[in-house]
Amino acid sequence: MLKLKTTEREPTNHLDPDPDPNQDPEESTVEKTNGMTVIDLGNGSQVLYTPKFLSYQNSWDYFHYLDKNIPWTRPTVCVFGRSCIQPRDTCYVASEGFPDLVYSGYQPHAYSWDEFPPLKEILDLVHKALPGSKFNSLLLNRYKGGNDHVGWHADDEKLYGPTPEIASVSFGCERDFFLKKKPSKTTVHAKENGGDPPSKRTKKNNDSDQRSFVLKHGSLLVMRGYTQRDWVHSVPKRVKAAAVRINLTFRLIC
Ligand SMILES: O=C(O)CCC(=O)C(=O)O
Ligand SMILES: [Fe+2]
Repeated sequence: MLKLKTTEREPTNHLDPDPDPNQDPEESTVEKTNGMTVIDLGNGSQVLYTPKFLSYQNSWDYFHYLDKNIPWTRPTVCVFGRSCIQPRDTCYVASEGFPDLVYSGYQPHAYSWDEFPPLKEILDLVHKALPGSKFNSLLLNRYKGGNDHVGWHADDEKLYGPTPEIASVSFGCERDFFLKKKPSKTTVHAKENGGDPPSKRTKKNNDSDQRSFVLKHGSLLVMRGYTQRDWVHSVPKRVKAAAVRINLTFRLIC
């Protein structure tokens, strides 16, 4: 999963939580219903964001439960052929009988949902918010401070199928979440290539190829469609983010 790269620059297209109603609808890719903002990234990729998915107090109750009761580990993973300690704590929960998750050469132990009843409660609430969804696995992350992060990657493991829906619930310290379009390769034909054989050219990204969110305590962010095929995401280091953040990403193993 984790193809770590350093950030070249920060995405500038920060999501306005209250888009300007006078904005030209032709240009708008943002729609709002029931506190949920739907952002159309184009080409069949979508992001949904609900800042107040869970109440403030319930979110703190979940935070304290998870911080204390989840068997967090900080595994050694392999990135670009090099072993390193994953820069955040993690844990994995999955229903029985599905293929094992393996990312960056690491296979987490799959805990059972029954061991953590509050996770089942949150799962039910996510299912209610996203009619038709049926998640059966969960990757948990704990960022203990601003140095903890996740680098650019896509959750495009085969076990999630071609168009994975990933629902991410955040607790505690607010952190930036960036999305960046993968560079698309365009074929340069022989004529345009000075008569040389056709070659591949990487198209330069522009501002519409980047999005950023501040993931609030108790928020829900959903990536769906072709977001994992066409985009990468990250939670970068933030020196000033001293407090702990816990994030749950619900996924469906097909
Ligand atoms: O912490 C987050 O918001 C994102 C985590 C993530 O991208 C992942 O676990 O794959
Ligand atoms: Fe991810």
